[in-house]
Amino acid sequence: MDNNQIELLGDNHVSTSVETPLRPDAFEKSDSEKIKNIQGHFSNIMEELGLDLTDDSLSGTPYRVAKMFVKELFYGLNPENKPKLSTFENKYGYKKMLVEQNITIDSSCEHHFLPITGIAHVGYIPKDRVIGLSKINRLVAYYSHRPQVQERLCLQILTDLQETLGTKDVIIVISAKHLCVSSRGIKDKNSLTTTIEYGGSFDDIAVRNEFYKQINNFQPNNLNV
Ligand SMILES: Nc1nc2c(ncn2[C@@H]2O[C@H](COP(=O)(O)OP(=O)(O)OP(=O)(O)O)[C@@H](O)[C@H]2O)c(=O)[nH]1
Ligand SMILES: [Zn+2]
Repeated sequence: MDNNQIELLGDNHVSTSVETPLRPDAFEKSDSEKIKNIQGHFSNIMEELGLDLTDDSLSGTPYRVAKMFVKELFYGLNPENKPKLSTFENKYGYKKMLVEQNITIDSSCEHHFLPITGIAHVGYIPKDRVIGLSKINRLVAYYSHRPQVQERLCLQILTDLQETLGTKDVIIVISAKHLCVSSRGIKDKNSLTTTIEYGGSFDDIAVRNEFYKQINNFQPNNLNV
């Protein structure tokens, strides 16, 4: 696709599925090979912008950016980095709603490679298995550390949790700020994007309302997103 086609496509780009679009050879190279190659590519970008890479402050930037992409911002592309989601038997028979709220979202927009920051709230109604609380936060972090669109991020977390927990009774709400909206383009500093995905019992508005009531009770004063 050339740049004119991208301009024409505008907002009409359709995502193919809930899966992140990856090349078949995505993990044939090692992380260190990728870092080395990206370092070279990023040097070229900086040079093209007219920056002097012999300057002390700039000389380490291509390596820093490459390492940051592979090991930090986008570690969630590699399934090897997926957290182990150990579940255990619901021995205590807790069958009501569990809410894990105010989970940090630190992600990146796949259209501009700019930050998406915000919070997520996850609720589920346990069946036979329950999950360690921190595993929910880890799963959110894992799927966030990819180039993302918020809708797909929300769906990836939902479908994974439904599978892991063996129940459709899961809900996720994400409210986030997109720097591509606040710091460039329209430059709207205040708008937030909220996505809500759910299944099973949460199709019932009364059950959803119970969840919304809970997350509204404990909103931090300053969302800091
Ligand atoms: N649906 C969705 N859109 C997103 C997300 N993150 C960024 N976008 C949008 O993706 C769109 C890309 O549109 P284009 O018109 O191709 O890009 P652009 O010219 O940079 O658009 P402007 O931001 O309007 O200047 C923009 O409207 C972004 O706001 C996201 O998580 N979900
Ligand atoms: Zn963007």
